Amino acid sequence: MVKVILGEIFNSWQGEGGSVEGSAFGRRQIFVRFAGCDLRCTYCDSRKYIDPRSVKKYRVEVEPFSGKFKYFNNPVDVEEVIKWITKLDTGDIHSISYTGGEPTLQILGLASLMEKAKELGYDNFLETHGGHPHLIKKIAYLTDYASVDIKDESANATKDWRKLVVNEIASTKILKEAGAKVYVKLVVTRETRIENVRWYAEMLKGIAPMVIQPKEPMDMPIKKVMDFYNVAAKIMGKKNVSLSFQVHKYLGVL
Ligand SMILES: C[S@@+](CC[C@H](N)C(=O)[O-])C[C@H]1O[C@@H](n2cnc3c(N)ncnc32)[C@H](O)[C@@H]1O
Ligand SMILES: Nc1nc2[nH]cc(C(=O)O)c2c(=O)[nH]1
Ligand code: SF4
Ligand SMILES: [Mg+2]
Repeated sequence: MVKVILGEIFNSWQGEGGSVEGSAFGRRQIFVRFAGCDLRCTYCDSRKYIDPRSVKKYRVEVEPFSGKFKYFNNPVDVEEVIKWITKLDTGDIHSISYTGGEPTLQILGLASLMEKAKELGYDNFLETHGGHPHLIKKIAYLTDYASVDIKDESANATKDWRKLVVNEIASTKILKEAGAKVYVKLVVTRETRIENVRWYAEMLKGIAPMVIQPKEPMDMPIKKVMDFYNVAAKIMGKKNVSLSFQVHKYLGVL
């Protein structure tokens, strides 16, 4: 039996992704948040799940939007996770979102979950930092939608950030070639440099659309965000860029 280490499972709606092709913004989803991540983005809002050894229990929001949780021991059988997915299904679920932490780091469990979800008729939405194309290759065929982060220099996610970006673009290509509806998400901060946005856009041109998502809590002028938008749209095409905000945070839901 394959086991996974999770942070939480909940039923909400996709609060990110803007309006580009492949976005599930505003769609109802069941989120499976994996524990563990090998990057350390300065802005990470899921930091408490980042070290899997410290995540002894996972939580389930049994009543959507209630903020009330039940806690269970990690690791958990994939079968048990599937049981939670079917239990949390409100009959209006667009897709299952696999997020984290970084879901691809538990690739066997992720693949098993995605397979079983597909057998049950669900579409699979992958939320990934895309840093490991060799792992993406193992689940690309099971992925219907994917949001691949482009980690800006200012995320300070890892030492060799340029190599990470190149890997993220390789992952995006793999997912696209496997038939997934894929977009990239660039989280921008007040330290984001416009010449870097130009570099990302040049590499992504013709591969996938991009959403530009200000780091939350927002501490940069919207004018700066729109300058990034302008540069990206002029390079990637006017229909291939969108803003994205973490709207669920404004509504105080998971
Ligand atoms: C927590 S991450 C988990 C998935 C994967 N590890 C990744 O980074 O893409 C989910 C999404 O939330 C975004 N995110 C995390 N913290 C954020 C923040 N403070 N402001 C805006 N976006 C944030 C990430 O960039 C990513 O797109
Ligand atoms: N509502 C909601 N939408 C989301 N989109 C991406 C999320 C994530 O943490 O992966 C997320 C999340 O945590 N909640
Ligand atoms: S890759 Fe995702 S989970 Fe990992 S630190 Fe960055 S935002 Fe957080
Ligand atoms: Mg989140």
